[in-house]
Amino acid sequence: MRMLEMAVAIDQHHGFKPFSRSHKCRLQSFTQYDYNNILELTQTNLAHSLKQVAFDVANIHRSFSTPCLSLATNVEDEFDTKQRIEIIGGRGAPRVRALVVEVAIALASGVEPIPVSSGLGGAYFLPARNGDVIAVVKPVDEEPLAFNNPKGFAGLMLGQPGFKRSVRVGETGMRELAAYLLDHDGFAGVPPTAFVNISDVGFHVNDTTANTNTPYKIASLQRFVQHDFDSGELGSSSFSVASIHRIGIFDVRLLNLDRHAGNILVKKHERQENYGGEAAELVPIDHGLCLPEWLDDPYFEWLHWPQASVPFSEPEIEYICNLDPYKDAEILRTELPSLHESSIRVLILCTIFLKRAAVAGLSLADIGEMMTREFSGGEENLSVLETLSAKAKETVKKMVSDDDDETNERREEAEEDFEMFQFDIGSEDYFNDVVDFPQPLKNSPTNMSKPPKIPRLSSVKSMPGLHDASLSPLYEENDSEHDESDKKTIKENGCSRVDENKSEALTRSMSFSVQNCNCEPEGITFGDMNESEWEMFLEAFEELLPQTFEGTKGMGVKKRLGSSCEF
Ligand SMILES: Nc1ncnc2c1ncn2[C@@H]1O[C@H](COP(=O)(O)OP(=O)(O)OP(=O)(O)O)[C@@H](O)[C@H]1O
Repeated sequence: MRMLEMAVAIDQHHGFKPFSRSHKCRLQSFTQYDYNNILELTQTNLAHSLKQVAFDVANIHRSFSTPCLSLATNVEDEFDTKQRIEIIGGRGAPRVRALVVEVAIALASGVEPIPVSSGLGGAYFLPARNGDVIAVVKPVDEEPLAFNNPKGFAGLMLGQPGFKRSVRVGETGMRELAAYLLDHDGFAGVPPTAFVNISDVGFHVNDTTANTNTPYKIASLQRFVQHDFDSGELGSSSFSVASIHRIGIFDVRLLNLDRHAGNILVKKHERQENYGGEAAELVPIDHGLCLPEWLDDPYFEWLHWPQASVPFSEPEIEYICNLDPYKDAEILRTELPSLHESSIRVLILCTIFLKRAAVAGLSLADIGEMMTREFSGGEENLSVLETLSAKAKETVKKMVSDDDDETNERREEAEEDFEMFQFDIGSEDYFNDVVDFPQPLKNSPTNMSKPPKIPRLSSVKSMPGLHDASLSPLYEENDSEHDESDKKTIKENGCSRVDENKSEALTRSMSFSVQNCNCEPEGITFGDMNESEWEMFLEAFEELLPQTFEGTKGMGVKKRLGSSCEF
């Protein structure tokens, strides 16, 4: 009832005539309400009736800036003040706060999570007080293979190679957030997602006596989307070209390894203009297996759908052209400091590949085909993208070794010159001679640091917020700020710290151990190149593209469609 009062007060403030028809509609959708309005109201002191609301708004406001969302209320008897939810990642992303406030209220009112039976990982629907499901929570320690997985796929510690070896156990949750952060302007329609620390309100633990158990869990939190089907339950002919292209473009950028039919929810719409058939809105979910640490084999369900072979529209080309992989990389480095640089480089490469391919006139199907490995004669062959990347890496290797040879030659010459110089120093001609000392080469490859290894995790500290040191010289500079024990951990792990403040919450909360893990890449990786080599690699890669695209145009269509194409 107090929620209703609050809604009425807010809506009056926004000019709704209380309990008019339009206002009733408004109230029905109150759960969708942008709770920022509540904060606004508090500040303008309009909230006479809000004094009675079911939680302390001021406290929530304070909590956002801390950013812990405390649920202290004025009515302790009605609400459980112990339940907490803390945003670890995605605080500034659109509609995330509103989602978290709703969940906080739900937790405080004592709702229990409902385990989701489908999927391999532990996932829970969180209902609001009125029973409507508002969010999906996926704790990282319940991911497939993680130690608290409730579906019989447990056994590994966080940080070990996961179900897909290029994504470590415990690291799918942060990728759910990465996907949301990269879905600019809601282009693909990824539901609002956050990375949170949430009270354990009945989530699963396999061994209740284990010292890895905590009263809270790190989890991804996603807005629940009402839907009628998943795309596997409906023929793809019901889907518009644009809706499939939007998801496809997104999957290509993030190299999604897991776009199966169940991960596309379908909201049925009434018949719409511009579409031949029954239109349906597609909502992509489950992005835990995006952004692998190396070029792994993606799975694109849409690759088999005829719409993927329709050329991109002008607005789609424009969207693709406006993508900026370096800005995207910065977003991830800032918001998710624990995401490995090798994964960020996968994003950069795939985005460049998409941009260049789209401009060259390739279709989504062509592009997806080139990224996917092919099975023939019982063998798995490298994808076109992998082959290109391998070639470009070879080029870099050759350039570096040529430069090394040149530098060695010059060094030898210098040594000889120096000997001559020492020899000549006593001679008569000494002061008349101009001695030509070899100068160090500018940007000489020998000045580059040794190619880094993929980061190895050996302690809980290494997981959140620690990166591969040699990939990020910038981060190394911060090391002086940290205490000796931190340095020791960093040194032992071959990692350096990115941003302690950003990752502190996560670090603090992860009291279970992260397994020492040697994740040797099983594919083309980009984490083994230093900055200069990476730049050289991208140049070499881009140079290879035009020729490759020439022979590829329409390949996707021919392979999959044969002659007919109906949708
Ligand atoms: N945002 C959402 N809105 C509505 N339903 C959702 C949402 N996210 C997940 N679900 C439901 O929960 C189920 C399990 O979620 P999800 O597929 O993300 O879990 P998973 O364990 O990672 O699955 P998988 O084994 O397929 O990778 C989905 O099949 C879907 O029915």
